[in-house]
Amino acid sequence: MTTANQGTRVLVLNSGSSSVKYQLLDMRDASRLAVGLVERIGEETSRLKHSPLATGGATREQNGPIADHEAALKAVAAELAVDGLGLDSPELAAIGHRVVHGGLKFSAPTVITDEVLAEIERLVPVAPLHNPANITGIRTAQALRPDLPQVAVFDTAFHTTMPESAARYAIDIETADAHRIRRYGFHGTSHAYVSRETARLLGKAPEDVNVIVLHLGNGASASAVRGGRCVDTSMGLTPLEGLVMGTRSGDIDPAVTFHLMRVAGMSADDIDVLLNKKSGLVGLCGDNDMREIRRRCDEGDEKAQLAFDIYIHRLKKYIGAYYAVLGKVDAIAFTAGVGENAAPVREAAVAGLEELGLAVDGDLNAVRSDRPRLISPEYARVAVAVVPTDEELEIAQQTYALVSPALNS
Ligand SMILES: Nc1ncnc2c1ncn2[C@@H]1O[C@H](COP(=O)(O)OP(=O)(O)O)[C@@H](O)[C@H]1O
Ligand SMILES: CC(=O)OP(=O)(O)O
Ligand SMILES: [Mg+2]
Repeated sequence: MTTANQGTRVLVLNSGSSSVKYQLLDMRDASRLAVGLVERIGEETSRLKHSPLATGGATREQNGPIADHEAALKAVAAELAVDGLGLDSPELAAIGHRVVHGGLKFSAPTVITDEVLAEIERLVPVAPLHNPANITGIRTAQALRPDLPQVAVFDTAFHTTMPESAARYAIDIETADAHRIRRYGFHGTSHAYVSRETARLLGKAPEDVNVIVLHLGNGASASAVRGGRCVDTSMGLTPLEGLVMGTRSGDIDPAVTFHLMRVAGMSADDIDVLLNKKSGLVGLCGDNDMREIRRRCDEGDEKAQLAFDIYIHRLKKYIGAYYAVLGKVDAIAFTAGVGENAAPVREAAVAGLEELGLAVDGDLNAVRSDRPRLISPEYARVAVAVVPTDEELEIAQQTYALVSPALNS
């Protein structure tokens, strides 16, 4: 069993399907001592980018193949050690892990035991791109520091407040219950953080505002947050439902799957790969990076323009749907890689919605910044905001709150 120590640092690991984002934080003032990213794990062109903020040293880059998540984590540990911030440090209080699927069991951050790990493993079939990477991250970190508390912070946790009317699919209720089929939702750490930060930007308490959060990264999801609690979100049993994403289809008629089985002879696994990895923006136009898609659109590329239009159409439908779910909306917040950086996406998503009190100011929308900011004109009834997400900070805070003896005495 792990024991809490006197350390004040938390290492956060956000392991994705082909990347690991990480931060080492000092929780006394939530300052970042080191941040980094390993990309394209499993490919020839892997890259590790490490910034030792504590020493003020330059960002270091390693290029070359990193075979798997275990190798990635060991490379991260070695980089941290270069600056005297290694995993052997007595200052380290815990390691916090993003875990994508927590199923029904986990609605709060949880110290990882063998039983917890077994449950995360049981959920692999409903988060096939994510939970395996999270498990490797946990196992590797446990091997490096067996004495340290490892904490899981679940993407699904923030969505456990959804009412049954939003969380259930309209399918045979006994079949659904027998197989725990329901809408869980994901990116919850980001939706929680961004909805709170949006309230702060408006100068209000989270309990007093209704926010639609649009988390637009490679994976993308929308949520409707009433008074700080999630009441609906666009991802479902798995992170496949909802918005058009980089490589995932989002919403489709479920009959498409059995139609493909019958007429195209595809297996369940073939269709899983099709919808999760070969659909969305990449399936429509060959690119999943919004920067490249916008560049092609500006050159008059019709395929890229169609992909962009389908992406925006779906986004607009969810804005309308969550407007209706909430009844009254105080703010719409754009976040994650696309939401924070792609001004044309924000402009197009809100275009034509003036009757709903929604508008974007062209000059404000063009501003580039890593600070939360309003992009709506003063006259607009609903605030439109860009609010950078910080899943790592949120995970660090939840992890430290659980393990810190000072906070728990
Ligand atoms: N300057 C930019 N303009 C448009 N899109 C961008 C820009 N920078 C990043 N992105 C988009 O952000 C995506 C990655 O977002 P991110 O939130 O980091 O995703 P994830 O956490 O799912 O890997 C990229 O695929 C790219 O489409
Ligand atoms: C749940 C999910 O889709 O995560 P990501 O955006 O990191 O792929
Ligand atoms: Mg992400």
